[in-house]
Parts: sequence; C-alpha cells; structure tokens
Amino acid sequence: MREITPRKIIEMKGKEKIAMITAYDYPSALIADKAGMDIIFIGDSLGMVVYGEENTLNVTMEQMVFHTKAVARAVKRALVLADMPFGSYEVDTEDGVRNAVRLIQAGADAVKIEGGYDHRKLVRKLVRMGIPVMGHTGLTPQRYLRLGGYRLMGETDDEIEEILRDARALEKAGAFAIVLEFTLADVAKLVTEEVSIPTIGIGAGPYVDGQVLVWHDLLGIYENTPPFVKKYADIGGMIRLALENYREEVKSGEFPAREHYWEFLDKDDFRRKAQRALERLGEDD
Ligand SMILES: Nc1nc(=O)c2c([nH]1)NC[C@@H]1CN(c3ccc(C(=O)N[C@@H](CCC(=O)O)C(=O)O)cc3)CN21
Ligand SMILES: CC(C)C(=O)C(=O)O
Ligand SMILES: [Mg+2]
Repeated sequence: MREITPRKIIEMKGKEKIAMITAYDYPSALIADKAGMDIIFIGDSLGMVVYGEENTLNVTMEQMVFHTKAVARAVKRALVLADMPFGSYEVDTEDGVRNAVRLIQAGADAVKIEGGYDHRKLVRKLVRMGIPVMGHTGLTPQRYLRLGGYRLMGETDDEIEEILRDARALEKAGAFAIVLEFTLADVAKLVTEEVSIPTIGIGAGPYVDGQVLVWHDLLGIYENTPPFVKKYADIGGMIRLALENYREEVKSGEFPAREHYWEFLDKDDFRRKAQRALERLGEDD
C-alpha cells in the first residue's frame, strides 16, 4: 500500500493543494515520486506525447497496461492513477469494470474516466467494488472529433450546466476527485465550491484544489504544448545540446577518452593470446 491514498487526497481539500503530474515510464515516475508528487498519473495523453499521435483516440488498453506497470514499479509513495482510454468503458458497464480491473492489476491505485453524469452507474459500480475513481469534466479530450479540436469550456449556459451536472453526479456516485480541464476559472471556482471532493485543474485557473500538468509540457520536451502550460525547464534543449556534443566528439574521436575503455597493459601478453586464438581458428577450417 502506497502512502497517499484516495482518503488522504479527499482530506487535502481546503487544507493543502494537490500536486499531480503525468508519467509514462519507470525513470520519470521514480523522479516524480522523489519530488514529492501527490498523484502520479498515467494519462492517455501518452498517445500524443510518447507515441506522436494527433489526439488521444487511438490509445489502447494494452498500451495503458504496459505503461501503468512501468510507472507502478517505480512509485513507493504517491497515488498511482491510470486513465481509462477511449472505447474502454463507454460500451457497457461490464466492459468498463473489466478494463478498470486490468489497470488496477497492472499496479494502479485508482482509475480516471472522462465525463461524469453519463458514467455515473459505472463509477458507482467501481467504487462499490473497491476501485477508487477520479472523474474528468470541462474539456474532455476524448470528444476531440465532436468538439472540432481542443477548446476552452464553460462559456455558455449549456456548458456550465453540463460541467456542474458531471461534478455533482461524480460526487454522488462516490468519485474521490474531479479533473477540471481547460475550463474558465470562474466555472472551476463554482464547481470547487459546489462539491465536497477535490477538484484538480489543468488550464482551469487557481480556484481549484490542485493542479495537474503533462510531464513533457512542463519539462519542455514536447513541441505542441497547450497555452495554459508553465514550462519549468528546457530539458528538450538540454537533450539536444548533449546529443550535438556527443555527435561532435564521436566525429572528432574525442569520445571515448582513456577513462571510457579497457586495454591490456602487457602488450606481449595480448600478442601471445591473440596468436593462440588465431591459430585455433585456423585449425577449425
Ligand atoms: N501535451 C499535452 N498536454 C496536455 O495538457 C494535453 C494533451 N497533451 N493531450 C490531451 C489534452 C489536450 N489538451 C489541450 C491541448 C491543446 C490545447 C490548445 O492548444 N488549445 C489551443 C488551440 C485550440 C484549437 O483551436 O485547436 C488554444 O489556443 O486554445 C488545449 C488543451 C490538454 N491535454
Ligand atoms: C490532461 C490530463 C488531465 C489527462 O487526462 C491526460 O494527461 O491524459
Ligand atoms: Mg486523459
């Protein structure tokens, strides 16, 4: 059992902001856990930032299971959360239950689904089974095609109503937190005040209970970063400089230097051994 549990996340509301980050592999999850993240999240943004897809719609359960296993092996303290990918929970509740179980058995402590009201039955079922669920409303990227791209949500009466309906349904169904994505800050504030469970924003302003960002965006290793991201480092630039340096040293012969390889100190000893090896090879022909 990891230190940060859904109960602890709920208790943080109004007391301490929740810090959440995505991670898709072992080394990054190790760093995120050591950095004291509360929630380490295998997002389906994986399809875009790791696999180079245009949207998240082609991410499979197999991908989510593999990446969840890699992350789960690294994390000792944070809550490990895994996204349910597009198509893995919408068909029927049984399908959703089976797929959520797969992510839990891969090492996740909880799962996240996009939407709220439409999936309230599934959320209730999972929670009753003992699988903690995080909801997600505002911009839900799995509606990419219908929305015609990623855009700010919560401007119209209908959108505000939908977001509030999702949040209330999630709270009632027993979800332990809600992601509010790319939502006007006033709407995010209203939702945060309306529900007793924590809201975790991404591009939803400061009046929420926590923040989540995508690993590659905040570290500067992805070129199509959304406009709400703060870039905390230019790791992409650092990687490029390092690789250019390496390439130049290979070309010039500066690498490998004397400390990077091993050689016989006694060259006569080596000549005798090489001679014998060559003779034995000659006999084999
Ligand atoms: N790397 C990455 N970071 C994310 O935060 C993220 C993903 N990927 N993939 C899944 C969703 C999609 N998100 C996004 C992605 C792009 C915009 C964005 O660029 N919006 C622009 C242009 C929108 C348009 O008209 O197409 C904007 O200026 O609003 C917003 C949210 C957030 N999520
Ligand atoms: C943007 C976050 C909340 C997400 O769902 C993801 O990274 O997949
Ligand atoms: Mg996602």
